[in-house]
Amino acid sequence: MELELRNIHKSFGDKKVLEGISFHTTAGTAFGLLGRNGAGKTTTIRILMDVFPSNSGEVLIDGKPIDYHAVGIGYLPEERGLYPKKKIFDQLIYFAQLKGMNHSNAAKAVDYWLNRLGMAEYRNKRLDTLSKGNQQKIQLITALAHNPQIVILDEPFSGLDPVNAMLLKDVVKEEIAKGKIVLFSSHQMNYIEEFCDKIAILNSGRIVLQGDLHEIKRNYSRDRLLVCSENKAQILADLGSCCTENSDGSLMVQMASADAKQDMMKKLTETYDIDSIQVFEPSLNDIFVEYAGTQE
Ligand SMILES: Nc1ncnc2c1ncn2[C@@H]1O[C@H](COP(=O)(O)OP(=O)(O)OP(=O)(O)O)[C@@H](O)[C@H]1O
Repeated sequence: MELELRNIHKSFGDKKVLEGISFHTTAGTAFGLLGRNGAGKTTTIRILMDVFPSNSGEVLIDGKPIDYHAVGIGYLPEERGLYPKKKIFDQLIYFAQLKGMNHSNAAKAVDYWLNRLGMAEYRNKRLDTLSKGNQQKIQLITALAHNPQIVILDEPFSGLDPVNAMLLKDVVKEEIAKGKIVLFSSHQMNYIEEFCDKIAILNSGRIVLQGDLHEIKRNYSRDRLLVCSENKAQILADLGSCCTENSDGSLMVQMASADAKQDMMKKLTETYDIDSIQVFEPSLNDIFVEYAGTQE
């Protein structure tokens, strides 16, 4: 199955919020939607989910307009939307039934997920008696219990302790392995790097960079070298402003262009006592700051 958003435009009044959003993603992969606050991620997700219509553009499944009765979507919103005073089991059943499950299947699925997420002991408790992180796990069950083909997770790791974050990572990996389309929206780049094969960076309602994350990194300008050496002070003095020291004690050597790589490596290894030398590959965080750092 392939999900495609094609040339989506959206305005609220005079304010243009999305200006031609297009991307596609396939079953069994995770897609990361990145962007600073207000870039348009939630608006994109809401249009994808048919919460409100776009002004123009299409949401397609396998090239045809999406049929919301036929395609299941599970959504973990950033803001929580559960009933604080209601019993957990009862409201999870209610939400699963809203997604079209009968009571018996809903009960089975809810119990499966309560167990899977280590929440079975809270089955008959009121939601507002749970900690923030545990409420987050209950909200996650509303996104997954009806076994949707498309799983949309907006900041899923916020508020989770490291043990619960690991549990959620396993769950996300299982959903990807089951052949779901997983769409991630997060500011936590480490999670995006861990799960997402493809990303799109939004800036002021436009996609400013998208593609395969490994290729994006590979194609990023390879004009810096990361160097570890005993002769640090000497290299810094000799190379001047081309060389800076990183916080971990390694050196960053900026070359005039990527073509200078071989010559610079040769010069460094021949002149100094070098422990290691490699082309610097940026983190997703570096790339994000470059593409989303300034909003138009
Ligand atoms: N219902 C609305 N009416 C008017 N403007 C809106 C509405 N919903 C969103 N916007 C505006 O659209 C822009 C994009 O908002 P959106 O919530 O999609 O951003 P986001 O990328 O999800 O941000 P965040 O990371 O903060 O959640 C913002 O400028 C916001 O103020």
